[in-house]
Amino acid sequence: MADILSDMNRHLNNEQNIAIGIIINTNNDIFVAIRPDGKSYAGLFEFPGGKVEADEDIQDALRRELMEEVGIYATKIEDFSVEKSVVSESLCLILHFFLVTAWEGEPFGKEGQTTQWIAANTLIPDMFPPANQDVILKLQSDIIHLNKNNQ
Ligand SMILES: Nc1nc2c([nH]c(=O)n2[C@H]2C[C@H](O)[C@@H](COP(=O)(O)OP(=O)(O)OP(=O)(O)O)O2)c(=O)[nH]1
Ligand SMILES: [Mg+2]
Repeated sequence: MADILSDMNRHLNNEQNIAIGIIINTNNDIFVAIRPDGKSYAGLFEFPGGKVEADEDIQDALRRELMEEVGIYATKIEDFSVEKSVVSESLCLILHFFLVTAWEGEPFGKEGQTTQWIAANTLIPDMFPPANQDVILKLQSDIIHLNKNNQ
């Protein structure tokens, strides 16, 4: 019994935090990359980001990933949403999405990945991994409300 419980615990605890940056400019364009061959969700769009290391602060992880992957230093980061993605019985991703609204440098595909700025309201949720889909709908709805309030 104890063995079964400890086994269950190990599985339940197998969560991996992921820090993800939605880089948005003042025109409401979003910086996206295409996930390369050989990675999970290859060929789909992603927002830059990656795995949080043990004992690393999530926003520090985001700053590190953004520097490694797209060559920017993020200076303004806001919480946006947290999503769970169950990969298998023994792995669950906790995806921490942040808005990145100010940065130093100009983002580019530093690891050779294809990148693009896309108007937020034209992003197609189906072209991203499943965990991103609600995030994109929320982003688009927030932007519509923001624009209405500014009129
Ligand atoms: N970067 C990123 N990962 C995402 C998004 N949506 C989503 O489900 N994921 C998943 C895919 C991966 O299983 C996981 C972590 O992503 P990753 O492959 O970027 O991790 P990493 O940069 O640390 O890369 P690596 O060291 O494993 O090569 O999060 C997203 O928008 N951006
Ligand atoms: Mg990554």
